[in-house]
Amino acid sequence: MPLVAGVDSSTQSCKVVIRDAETGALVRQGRAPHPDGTEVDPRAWWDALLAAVEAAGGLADVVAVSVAGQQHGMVCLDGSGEVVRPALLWNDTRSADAARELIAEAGDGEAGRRFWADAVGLVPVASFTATKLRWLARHEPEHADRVAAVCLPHDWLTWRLAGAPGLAALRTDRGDASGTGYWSPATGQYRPDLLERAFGRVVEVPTVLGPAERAGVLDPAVLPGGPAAPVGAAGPGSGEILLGPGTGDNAAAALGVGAGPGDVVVSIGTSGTVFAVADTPAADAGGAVAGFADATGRFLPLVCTLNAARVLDSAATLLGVDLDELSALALDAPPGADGLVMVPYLEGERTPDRPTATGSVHGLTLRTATPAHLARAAVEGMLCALADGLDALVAQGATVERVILVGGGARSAAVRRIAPQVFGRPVVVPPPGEYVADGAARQAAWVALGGEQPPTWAVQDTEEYVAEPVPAIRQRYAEARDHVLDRVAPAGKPDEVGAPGE
Ligand SMILES: Nc1ncnc2c1ncn2[C@@H]1O[C@H](COP(=O)(O)OP(=O)(O)O)[C@@H](O)[C@H]1O
Ligand SMILES: O=C(CO)[C@@H](O)[C@H](O)COP(=O)(O)O
Repeated sequence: MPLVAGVDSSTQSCKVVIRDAETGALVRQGRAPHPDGTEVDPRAWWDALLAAVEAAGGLADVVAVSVAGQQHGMVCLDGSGEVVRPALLWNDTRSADAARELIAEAGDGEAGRRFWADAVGLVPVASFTATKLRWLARHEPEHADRVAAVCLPHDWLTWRLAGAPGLAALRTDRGDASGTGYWSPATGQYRPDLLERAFGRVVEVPTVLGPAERAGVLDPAVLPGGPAAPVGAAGPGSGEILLGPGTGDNAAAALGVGAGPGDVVVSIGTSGTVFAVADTPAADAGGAVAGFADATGRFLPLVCTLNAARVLDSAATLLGVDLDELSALALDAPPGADGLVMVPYLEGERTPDRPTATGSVHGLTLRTATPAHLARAAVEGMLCALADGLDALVAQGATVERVILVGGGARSAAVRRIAPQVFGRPVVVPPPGEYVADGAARQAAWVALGGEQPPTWAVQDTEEYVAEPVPAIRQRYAEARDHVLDRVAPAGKPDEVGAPGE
């Protein structure tokens, strides 16, 4: 019974699962929180990873580990491998102007967008790493001058697990490389010209591994307590713990739920994502669909919103209730909340590209000014933004036979029951779980066991939620969604309009 570990280093926390490599049975798990904010010192992720590993009972008996992580975050290293500045995360919008510049430099209007979509499968927005590098070069030249290598959160954590063996040993995978803006999913090659265009020069980037290639071996000295004597058949017969290539968290979720043709996954975490596994790369010049690669050698067209589970957190805070009470309140109000609409741009928005937008509430009347109506409007607004994403995915050729709902927000009964009304189709919900970490574990098992395909793990029982579609919810949301105000600078900080997270 060889065991494998999967890590999910996501925005809000780090989760570790230990599973049986052959059957996928869950053996143990652990988690630890991440700091708040849209720029984070990567060392905090490392500390959380060690804490989560410890909570999961350690790694001494596993044969392989893979790390999945939040996508796009810019981790800059100097020549000696030290972190140059805190990482800018996927939800940090300060590079919105840099994104606009990069598009304009590539051509006027549609031509600039088409250039990027054809070159790397995506149109720059503040989330993508290339725009963050442009921001760094423009705003912090002293930091930019020190950068010798740039990598992503999961690349850096994998490298640390290997003992940080020099910049040339940095490794990544297709899934996460495809979110940088300087790697092409269509060709499988870096675009150093675009890296140079963004940053002003070329720096070291991680080698891109195939789906089940080894990234190295774990250095036991990096774990608490120092070197651990490997137990059992570590790294099949070698006594070593193998490191998988890892991947971005959404590609890992696809692997974790076993998404196949016709499946669209809707993940409600810090981000809201809607994605499908595809055989051909996407190149949407409209920019709604990012043409990522997946973790199996295929592709992962994906729409991402900046506002998902935290919309529910904020609504609960506003109403002074917990998440279960918020859910009960939302289900007390009628579908459509009698016309009350929440446009949930609390962190600005990425899809649509409104980095400085704020949220708004429309349709207040004496009748709709109740906690239940506001709770319902929050759930519906968040789901409407994702329904727009689903439409965008379909417009790019995705077929939808099944919608699978995952992520922390799927733990809300209101979300599960209202989603089919908003999406206009049933949704299936696997049991609450850590599907990103599971996908990473499945990749680790693939690396350890070999083979053309990842091991087949038992399919989880899913629950199906069916409801009569209520098109009026989306019609009303469509009337409201462009009527929002832009962010104002916090008092005394006039330069910070558009900076997130205050
Ligand atoms: N019962 C619940 N109802 C609504 N939201 C929930 C519930 N349980 C957890 N969440 C939310 O899920 C979010 C975390 O989800 P997760 O998928 O782990 O995020 P991430 O991967 O971005 O770190 C938190 O914002 C949390 O409030
Ligand atoms: O930017 C994206 C996808 O393009 C986000 O999905 C991040 O990958 C963060 O994910 P979560 O922490 O919300 O799971």
